[in-house]
Amino acid sequence: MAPKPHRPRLPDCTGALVAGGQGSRLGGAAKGLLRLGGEPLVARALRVFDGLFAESVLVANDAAPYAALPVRATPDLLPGRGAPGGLHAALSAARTRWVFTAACDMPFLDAAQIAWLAARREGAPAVAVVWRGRLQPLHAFWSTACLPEIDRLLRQGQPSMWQLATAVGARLVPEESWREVDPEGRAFENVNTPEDAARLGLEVP
Ligand SMILES: Nc1nc2c(ncn2[C@@H]2O[C@H](COP(=O)(O)OP(=O)(O)OP(=O)(O)O)[C@@H](O)[C@H]2O)c(=O)[nH]1
Repeated sequence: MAPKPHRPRLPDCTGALVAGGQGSRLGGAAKGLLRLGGEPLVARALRVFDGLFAESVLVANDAAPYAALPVRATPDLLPGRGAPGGLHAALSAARTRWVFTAACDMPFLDAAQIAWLAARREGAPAVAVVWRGRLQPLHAFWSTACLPEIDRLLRQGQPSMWQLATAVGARLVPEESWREVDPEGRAFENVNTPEDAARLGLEVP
């Protein structure tokens, strides 16, 4: 039988799973391998991405823990910069005009919510939600037009995600708008500690 054609909803966009962290608060665990309902978080995220994006990439210097996954892995080009370095690598690796970045430890990524955010990016270089006063840059769309400025800032120092978003002129979606699709901000949940894993019902492999 011929393989099913891949018809993503957002063909101008790459889904990037940022997975190069130390996981130090979880004893050095590869957080993307935590399981929800028996499925590793990265596998779940890639399933969501598959229906949405032209391609998925996994951004990590050490992709060995994720070797079994059918995804293109790419390293940080500027290592040691934390999540901003992951964003930089994702934009550098993308073959599309847009990148959606997600952390590898987000258990509740949702295709309809991501598509809702995508619909708010036109005319902006990037779009991210501000939830409870905090920018959510690892659940955000960034155009590859942002790359030169992000590259410049990362080569100069250690900018935060907030500084990068400000520098490129990201569009900020206020909390009250996001509540239309996600009243409790489930999309932004992520796992940092054993307590988070227990609270979110995750299994540690
Ligand atoms: N590619 C890349 N991803 C990173 C880097 N640092 C953090 N991340 C990812 O960014 C997301 C948020 O990271 P954090 O949870 O703040 O940090 P962490 O290193 O994973 O965990 P801690 O060591 O406990 O702070 C996670 O998906 C990490 O895997 C990095 O230097 N490069």
